[in-house]
Amino acid sequence: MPSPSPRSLPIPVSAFSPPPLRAPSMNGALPPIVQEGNAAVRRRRICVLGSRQVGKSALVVQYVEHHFLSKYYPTIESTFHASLAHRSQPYTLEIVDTAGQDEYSVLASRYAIGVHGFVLVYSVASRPSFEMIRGLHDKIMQYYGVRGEVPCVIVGQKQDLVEKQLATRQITPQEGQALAKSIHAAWIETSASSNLNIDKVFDLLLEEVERQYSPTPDRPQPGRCWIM
Ligand SMILES: Nc1nc2c(ncn2[C@@H]2O[C@H](COP(=O)(O)OP(=O)(O)OP(=O)(O)O)[C@@H](O)[C@H]2O)c(=O)[nH]1
Repeated sequence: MPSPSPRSLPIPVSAFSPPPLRAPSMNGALPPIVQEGNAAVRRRRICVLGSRQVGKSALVVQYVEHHFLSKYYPTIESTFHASLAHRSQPYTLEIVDTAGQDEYSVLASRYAIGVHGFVLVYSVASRPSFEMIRGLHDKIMQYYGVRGEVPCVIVGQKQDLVEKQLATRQITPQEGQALAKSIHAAWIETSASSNLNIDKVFDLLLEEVERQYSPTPDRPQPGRCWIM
């Protein structure tokens, strides 16, 4: 894995002090948003979770560094920083790319507590990776409490494989959308290889994060699925 680099602005790592940790027993509440330094910039911590080899690292590297990781190197853990404007609001993101999980993996508390939003990745060509998503969401909810809604985007990766008929589609868009609806998440299909919808993953997630943290009557309910 190449060393992470900022997307546009150089951001000191120290700028990303996490939101205060919240004990798992404090059900129902999301971590507080902490504004530090330049109050105009909102800092958000994002965790990318999913089975092995679904393309988590490729997705994050395409977003942050604008190139495709064509070789597979198993991830241990990598943190990337990105700057962007969303709805004219500047953000800095700390994106944690995790090692692929399986059904027996224990979700480390650092991947849940103090995280503002989650990208849950499956491959559209792998049903087992899709079936992992609900379990991962359950594990997140063990930290956040069953009453809460946690900002999540479900991502069906490797769309190019089915588009180019290099693999059989195992998950339809309708299945992806239905799962997302059932866990109050957004949903989108992407390809890191052809750079399809990669930026939209993070736009959708910021919509979810801001909707959770600051719901207001004038804020439109986000479109939760991206129509392809
Ligand atoms: N065709 C295609 N291949 C992809 C895509 N994204 C990733 N890959 C390939 O799939 C393999 C795994 O990609 P990674 O990004 O390393 O997967 P990961 O989920 O981070 O894997 P772990 O480190 O095991 O968690 C690599 O060979 C990538 O080149 C994609 O959008 N399309």
